[in-house]
Amino acid sequence: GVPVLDVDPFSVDFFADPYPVHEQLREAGPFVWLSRYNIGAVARYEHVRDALTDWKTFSSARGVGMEDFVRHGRFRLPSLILEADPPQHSRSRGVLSRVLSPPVLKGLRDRFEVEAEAMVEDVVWRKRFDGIADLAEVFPLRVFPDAIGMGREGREKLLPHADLLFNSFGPRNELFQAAKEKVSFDWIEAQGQRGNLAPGGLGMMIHDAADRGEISGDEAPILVRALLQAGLDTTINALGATLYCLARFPSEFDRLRADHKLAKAAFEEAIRFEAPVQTFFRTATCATTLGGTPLNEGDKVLMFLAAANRDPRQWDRPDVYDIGRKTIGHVGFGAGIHACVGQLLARMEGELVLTALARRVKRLRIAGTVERRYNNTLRGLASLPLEVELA
Ligand code: HEM
Ligand SMILES: O=C(O)c1ccc(C2CC2)cc1
Repeated sequence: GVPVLDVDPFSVDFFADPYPVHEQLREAGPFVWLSRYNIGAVARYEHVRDALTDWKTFSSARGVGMEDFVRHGRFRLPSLILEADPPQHSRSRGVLSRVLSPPVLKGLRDRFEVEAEAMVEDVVWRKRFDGIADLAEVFPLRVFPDAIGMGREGREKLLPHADLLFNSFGPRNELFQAAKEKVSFDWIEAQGQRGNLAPGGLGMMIHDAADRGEISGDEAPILVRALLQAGLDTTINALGATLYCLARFPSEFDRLRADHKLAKAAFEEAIRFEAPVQTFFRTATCATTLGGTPLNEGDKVLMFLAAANRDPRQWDRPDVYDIGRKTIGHVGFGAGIHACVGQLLARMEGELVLTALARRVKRLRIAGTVERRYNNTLRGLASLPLEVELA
């Protein structure tokens, strides 16, 4: 029969150290049933990829969180890209992949580079600083809302909103309830209106696509919301994860110092190793099998991206942070038709911050208590006290 586990993959205890449970899930079988939430789960690389790439059988349109949009009332407007299947997904994806394409990013690169160098300059002379509050959170907040063309007002709401959104993919537990007290979805949806966006920004480019008839006028604000929801807290946690890895694996920081071109690889390997986005769900659209296990239409399947990224069946020395590793195929950005459409922008941010850091810093050391930030979907730190020696 199907292995049944009563683990709780949305508890603070689990988030504090998920790796033993990831191992338990992978070893229990290709497919396990989580009795606590009455959901199926896959943790081995092969079957996570199966669910990610077979979008017809494992749909995103019924929500990529635990909540099934068909069965429950909706607590927010669904995303027109993340929570859509083709053909609707294809139209949204066509617009966003152009908005986040290499030529557009090339136009942002110089400004991002200047900001990355200025920020690193501002912080490293202090010798002691917090890698999250003074670096990982500062850079994306400094460059991303401006790149979108967002108004100046209310930017302090972006992170509490992201906390609510990413908690909302999990169960209605206390993490979700606490986040729900702080913000509502009305504000973020208003930010996507044409009147709140600066000309020339990525947000206005989405409205331009609506003017060209590629999407409808009322879809544009929700696609702007997608960028605002997906594009900030993810890169913050990925930058934080990279600093955390480089501080714990000093040999890898030395490799980066010796060859700054490894900055992108250091960022990518941290996304494999730490997986800022830990999990997502799919919903079975028909009677099917996954990992050799029969599933019914409507069954929710939890995909442990973080466990797949450390599956010894797929990776050698999976628990080692190695910036020379071939990371191709990792699922930290997902895979298949919903694979992260913002990954080029994320990589550019990582590359520029880490290159600036490698230029100015000779040694990086953890100098105090590391504190974890808890969320149902995002893995990241609340505080990373660092001490640096200047180059
Ligand atoms: C290191 C930072 C990031 C990580 C780890 C990350 C991770 C992911 C993952 C795992 C997915 C797949 C979701 C699924 O399969 O259901 C995804 C999709 C997506 N991401 Fe990212 N992301 C990052 C940065 C960004 C940025 C910077 C943007 C936009 C500026 C963005 C926009 C999106 C959007 C719109 C989707 C939905 C794509 C689709 O459904 O076709 N992400 N991301
Ligand atoms: O379309 C959206 O609103 C959206 C929200 C969050 C994400 C996470 C995975 C990065 C992606 C898309």
